[in-house]
Amino acid sequence: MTRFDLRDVTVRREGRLIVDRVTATLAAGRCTALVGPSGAGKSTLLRLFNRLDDPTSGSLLIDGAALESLDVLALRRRVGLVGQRPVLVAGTVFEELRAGAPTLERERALDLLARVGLPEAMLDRAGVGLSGGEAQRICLARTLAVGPEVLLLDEPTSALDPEAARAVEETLCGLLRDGLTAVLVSHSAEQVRRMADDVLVLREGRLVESGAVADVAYVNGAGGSHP
Ligand SMILES: Nc1ncnc2c1ncn2[C@@H]1O[C@H](COP(=O)(O)OP(=O)(O)OP(=O)(O)O)[C@@H](O)[C@H]1O
Repeated sequence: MTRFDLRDVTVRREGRLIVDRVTATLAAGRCTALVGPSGAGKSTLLRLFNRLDDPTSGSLLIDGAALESLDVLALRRRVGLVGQRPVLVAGTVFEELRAGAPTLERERALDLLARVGLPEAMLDRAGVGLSGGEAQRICLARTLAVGPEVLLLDEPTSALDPEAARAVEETLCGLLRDGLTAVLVSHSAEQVRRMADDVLVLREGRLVESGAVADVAYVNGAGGSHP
């Protein structure tokens, strides 16, 4: 179980304030969605959680420890990222799964495929030629192979066609039900309502609303969508 505390987190880039003194707690074992209009600072904030970037001022803590006090590679094993578009780096699916976990055994690789809803026979296939949905599942399995406590999900289904998006989302929901802590950036209010427990609403870098998903107006507006 892994909780994050954000204290006055501020990011400036090229003189512009992108994230403005955000203070929040992300509870262990829950999925917290970061939502808000385009340019609000969601992706910038997400990248701080495994130190792909560092804040200009303020701090993030994981289970009470300041992120910058931890070994960055150890942190990234605890906090895995799944991006918008699947990026495959190796030859076969098995090699792909071993990319971040070189000692991964076949048996465990097969378990991971099952966990992301892919058939065993896929293990020896080439990564080239996989569908977008399959490739995104492989990326998810590759992240899970490292054994993370937290998943950072940056619009994990937005590059997929609706059917694949729905299927990948189902897989993610299953992982979340198993108690993995997650931070989700999503533009879809419907997806946030299906996946998230808690919501942080950003606007121009500031935290303007937060709470349990059912209580946050931004994701429960008329029509079910937000800009
Ligand atoms: N390295 C950078 N240098 C300058 N400006 C940046 C940098 N990174 C991000 N920005 C700006 O910060 C703002 C917030 O970007 P960010 O990608 O975090 O927003 P977002 O809420 O995730 O947006 P979207 O929903 O469109 O993905 C944008 O105006 C962006 O142009």
